[in-house]
Amino acid sequence: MSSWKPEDHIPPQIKRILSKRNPNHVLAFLSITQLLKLQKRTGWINNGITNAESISDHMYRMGVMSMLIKNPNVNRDKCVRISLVHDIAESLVGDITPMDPMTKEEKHHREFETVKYLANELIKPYNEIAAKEIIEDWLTYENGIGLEGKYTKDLDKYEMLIQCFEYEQQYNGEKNLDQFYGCANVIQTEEIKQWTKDLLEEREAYFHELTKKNHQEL
Ligand SMILES: Nc1nc2c(ncn2[C@H]2C[C@H](O)[C@@H](COP(=O)(O)O)O2)c(=O)[nH]1
Ligand SMILES: [Mn+2]
Repeated sequence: MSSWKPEDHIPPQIKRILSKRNPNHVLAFLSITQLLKLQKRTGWINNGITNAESISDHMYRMGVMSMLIKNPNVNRDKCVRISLVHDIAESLVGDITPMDPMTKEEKHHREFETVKYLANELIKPYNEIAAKEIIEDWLTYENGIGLEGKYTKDLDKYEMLIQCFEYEQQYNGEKNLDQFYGCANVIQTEEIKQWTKDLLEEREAYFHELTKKNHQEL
């Protein structure tokens, strides 16, 4: 594993908070979460989306989606929590795409080190229970544990697909984002498979109408 350390990637203004005699750990942690609001998702930036969503935008809608789950066996509140922390390590690690050269092992190492740092160094001094829960929720997602792990993995992909379709419409079908739709095939739960099927039908109808309109204008 690399010698990559989360503390080496903390912005100076947050390091200043942590360097005080009695550091305000809550403020430092919440200031780090601001980086999720500022960082735009790499997959969209790489495809020239100018008003790309942030990492926290993505996690927010996943949280809202979690509330809609109908399967009574799923702990929806846990899915909301998992959604809100599943990409929290990207605050310091950055948003790595499947196209990036970084190995899955190195990505996991950096993200897990960051989650442990945030929980044990910044949250635990204020709330030990919250620190433990955040590590547990993150590992539930990372390892796809139980229904909540499986559902949130699916929602991660489904949220990206909705956003992708929204960008295709924003660019009037002129930007090719086909590559993102491959992830539809790895959605596992029946409920989110149905959501995805419905979305793909909407997308098919959109492009059918667009083609018809373009032909009429020829
Ligand atoms: N260019 C592509 N980028 C992709 C694809 N699948 C995911 N991504 C991007 C989306 C995010 O920016 C990042 C990872 O997202 P997480 O929610 O897993 O952190 O990778 C793809 O097929 N093509
Ligand atoms: Mn995600």
